[in-house]
Amino acid sequence: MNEPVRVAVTGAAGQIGYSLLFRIAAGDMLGPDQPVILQLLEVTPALKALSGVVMELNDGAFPLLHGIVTSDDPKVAFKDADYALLVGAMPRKAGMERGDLLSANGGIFKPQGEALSEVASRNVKVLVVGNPANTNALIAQQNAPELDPKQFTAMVRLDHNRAISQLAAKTGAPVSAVKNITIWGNHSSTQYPDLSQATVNGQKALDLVDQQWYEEEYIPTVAKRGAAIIEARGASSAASAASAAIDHMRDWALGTQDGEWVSMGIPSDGSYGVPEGLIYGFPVTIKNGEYSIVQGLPVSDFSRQKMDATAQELTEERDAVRELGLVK
Ligand SMILES: NC(=O)C1=CN([C@@H]2O[C@H](COP(=O)(O)OP(=O)(O)OC[C@H]3O[C@@H](n4cnc5c(N)ncnc54)[C@H](O)[C@@H]3O)[C@@H](O)[C@H]2O)C=CC1
Ligand SMILES: O=C([O-])CC(=O)C(=O)O
Repeated sequence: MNEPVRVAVTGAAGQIGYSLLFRIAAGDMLGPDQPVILQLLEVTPALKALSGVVMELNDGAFPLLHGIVTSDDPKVAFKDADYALLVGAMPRKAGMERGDLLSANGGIFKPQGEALSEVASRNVKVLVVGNPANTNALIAQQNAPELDPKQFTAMVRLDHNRAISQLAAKTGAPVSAVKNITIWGNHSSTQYPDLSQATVNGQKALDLVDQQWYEEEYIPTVAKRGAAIIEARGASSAASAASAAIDHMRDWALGTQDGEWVSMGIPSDGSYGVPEGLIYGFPVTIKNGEYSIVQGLPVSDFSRQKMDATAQELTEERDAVRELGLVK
């Protein structure tokens, strides 16, 4: 058994938290040999509700759960954290785009970036889930001068998982047969779920479906799935978002399978002509806790236009938070 690691989760009393914490405690994120100490951050009015969640975590009698800390102070919740899942933010309601949340949520991520920079483990791996996730990750990153910018990532894994599931359903294959889908860009309706390199049971996905379905049904279904969930459930995705957060962190910590990649929102190094510094969804492989962008994939004119459109939206979001003084 390894020494326990510290996992900070913000917004821990919220709906994603309610799914996420139990899966982390069960070992789904870091494996069956890795004990965890949960460090849970909430706003002061939600601490009572959080105390109820803590009671339930204790009642789960999870063997891997070695301790729980709760606080309304980021410097307490992030102290020595090895992993930080920044979930706490205002979710969108029917009729809103995720960008509408920029000013409401931007103010949360600056102090959290500062606190991570000050007190977290020097190797902390940060995942931003709270929307607009890419730009919130940028805000936290830009306010964490003592950490490596690569330590800040945003979640596009839910989109990636949705893209797998939709393709599996269309082709009648199990989800495990689908490989190498990429979500490029923003976790928003401009994202580009790219099937050009995807395979289903080793066959090229685009040989199995027609282009019209791909362009007119598949891409919008994946990109607008969050809104469809809000419409149906009356609340935004929670259990599937928690599951995607587990997948993102598990792969980052434990690595990807040989010959396969996953999608992560990471700081662009200029690869594929994406403006440097934007937190943008890329195909990545992961080894020894380090992610690398999959290089050398062909980019068609169709892909180029989609990849540029979502980069453009992220550039506009960055400009908007710059105006608010949240990033340089
Ligand atoms: N990247 C992705 O794929 C997805 C992102 N989301 C986003 O995740 C976020 C959380 O969603 P839910 O759990 O459904 O919302 P929720 O409203 O149920 O929970 C959010 C929690 O965050 C807390 N919170 C607010 N400000 C905080 C702060 N400064 N520090 C700590 N905690 C704070 C609130 O008190 C609340 O308990 C939303 O922004 C939502 O849009 C949701 C689904 C998918
Ligand atoms: O759509 C929303 O606002 C919640 C979310 O990010 C998603 O389900 O992808």
